[in-house]
Amino acid sequence: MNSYCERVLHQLKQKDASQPEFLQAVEEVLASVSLIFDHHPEYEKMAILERLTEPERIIQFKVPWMDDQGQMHVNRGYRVQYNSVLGPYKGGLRFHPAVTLGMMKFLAFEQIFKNALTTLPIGGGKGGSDFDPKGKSDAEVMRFCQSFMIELSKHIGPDVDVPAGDMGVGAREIGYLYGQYRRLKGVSERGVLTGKGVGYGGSLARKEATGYGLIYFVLEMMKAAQMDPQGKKAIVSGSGNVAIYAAEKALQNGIQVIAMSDSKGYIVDEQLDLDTVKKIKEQLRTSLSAYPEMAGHGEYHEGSVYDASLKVDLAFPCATQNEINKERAQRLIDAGCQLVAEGANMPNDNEAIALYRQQGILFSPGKASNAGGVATSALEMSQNSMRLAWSFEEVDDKLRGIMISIHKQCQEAIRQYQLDPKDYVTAANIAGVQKVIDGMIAMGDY
Ligand SMILES: NC(=O)C1=CN([C@@H]2O[C@H](COP(=O)(O)OP(=O)(O)OC[C@H]3O[C@@H](n4cnc5c(N)ncnc54)[C@H](OP(=O)(O)O)[C@@H]3O)[C@@H](O)[C@H]2O)C=CC1
Ligand SMILES: O=C(O)CCC(=O)C(=O)O
Repeated sequence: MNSYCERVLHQLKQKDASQPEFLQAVEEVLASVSLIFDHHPEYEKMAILERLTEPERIIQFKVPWMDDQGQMHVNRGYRVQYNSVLGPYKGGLRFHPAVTLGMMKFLAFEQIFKNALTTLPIGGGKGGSDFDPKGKSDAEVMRFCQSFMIELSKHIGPDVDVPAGDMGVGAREIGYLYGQYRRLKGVSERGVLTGKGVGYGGSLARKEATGYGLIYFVLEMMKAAQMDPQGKKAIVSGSGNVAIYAAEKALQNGIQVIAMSDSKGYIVDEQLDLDTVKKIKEQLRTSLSAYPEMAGHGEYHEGSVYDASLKVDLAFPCATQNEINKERAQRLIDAGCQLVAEGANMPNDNEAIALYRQQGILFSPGKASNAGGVATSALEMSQNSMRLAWSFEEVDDKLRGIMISIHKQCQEAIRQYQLDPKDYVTAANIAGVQKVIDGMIAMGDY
C-alpha cells in the first residue's frame, strides 16, 4: 500500500477503533487505489484521502415507539451523509438489531463509489436503526417507521438526501415512511424516497433491480472470460430482495441455482422452486425450514450454506456482510467454484478476497455488481421529477445498459493501469474513487 494511504488508514484505525466494518471497507478501498496516489503525489498535499474518508455529516437520533401491548421502546436511528460531490446523498436504510454507527459508516462509504460507478448524479449516504422488524406486527412496524421519520424528515429531501430500502426495509416499511413524510412535509415531494410502491410513484423493476443487475454484470464477466452460463451450478445465499431476484435472473439465463439460505439455515434443491421461496419470504415472512414441505422436494439444513462444500461453479453471496471468510472461500474453491460475485455489501472479508485473487477466481466486489439497485433508484428519481412512469422493459433495458457500462469502466481501468484482467476489485475502486476525487478537486477545497 502507498505510504500516504497507509498513514491515513493508520490514523483512522486509531480514531475509529470501535468500528471494525468501517475500517475493513476503508482498507479494501485504500489497498486498491494506491496506484492513483502513486500517479498523483500532489493529492497528499490536498488531503484528498482525509477529505474522502471523513463523512460530511452524521445524524444520530432516538426513536421511541409503542408496541401492541402498550410497552414503550427506544431504538437508535442513524443517517450518515457521507459525500455529496456527485449529487444528493443516496443510499438505503437498514433495520436490523446488529446496526451500529460503524456499520452505517461502512455502508455509506461503499455507497459513494458504487454510486459514482453508475455515472448517475448521486452522492453516497446510508442510514438505519437497530430496530428488528422480525416478529413485529404491521402496526408496530408502522409506529416505528412513523417515529423514525419524524426525525429523519428534518434532514432529507428530493435534492438533498434520498433514502431507500436495504436489509429489513422493503415495500411495507418504505410505504409507512413515505406516508409519514407526506403528513409532515406535504404531498408534493415524491422523489424523497425510492423503492416506493409502483401505484404511488415507485419505479417498475426497482424491486428486481439489484438481483437482476448482479446477473447482468456476471454475464459480462463470463463473456469476457469466455465462460458459458448454460448449465453452470450456483449458490445464491440469502433469500431476501437481492437474492430472490438474482436467482430469478440466473435461472432465466440457464444457470442452475441449487441452494439458497437465510439467517438460520439453507435449502439444497436441484429443482429449486423459486415461487415457493418467494411465498415463504415475501408473503409469510418465515423461515426457509418450511421449504421442503411446501415445495414437495429439496432439503433444509441449519447453519451456513458456505460450510456445506456444495459442488458449484458460481457463488452469489446476497445476504449480509462477512458471510464468507478465508476458510469458507477455500471451501468454495475446493468444491470447484470459479466465479464469486457480490450481491450483498461486503459479504466477503478481505482475506477471502485475497484468496480469490491468489487462486485466480473471478471475483466482483459489490460496489460494481450490486449497483443496479441504486441505479434504478436514481431512475425512479428521474421519473418522479419528470412525472412519468416508464414501462418495465424501459427500466430493465436502462438497468442492463448501466451494468454493462460499469463492466466497461472496470475493463477500461484494467487496461489503463495494466491490471490482471480478473482484478475487478482494483478496477472498480479506481474507477469509482477517481470520479469522486475529480469532482472534489473541481469544487476547490470541498
Ligand atoms: N435491497 C437492495 O436494493 C440492495 C441491497 N444490497 C445489499 O444486499 C444484502 C441483502 O439485502 P436485501 O436482500 O435487501 O435484504 P433482505 O432483508 O431483503 O434480505 C436479507 C437476507 O439475508 C439473510 N440474512 C440476514 N442475516 C444473515 C446472516 N447473518 N447469515 C445468513 N443470512 C442472513 C436474511 O435471512 P432472514 O430471512 O432469516 O432474515 C434474508 O434472507 C445486504 O448486504 C444489502 O446491503 C445491496 C444493494 C442494493
Ligand atoms: O436504492 C438505493 O438508494 C440504495 C440501495 C442500497 O442501499 C445499496 O446500494 O446498498
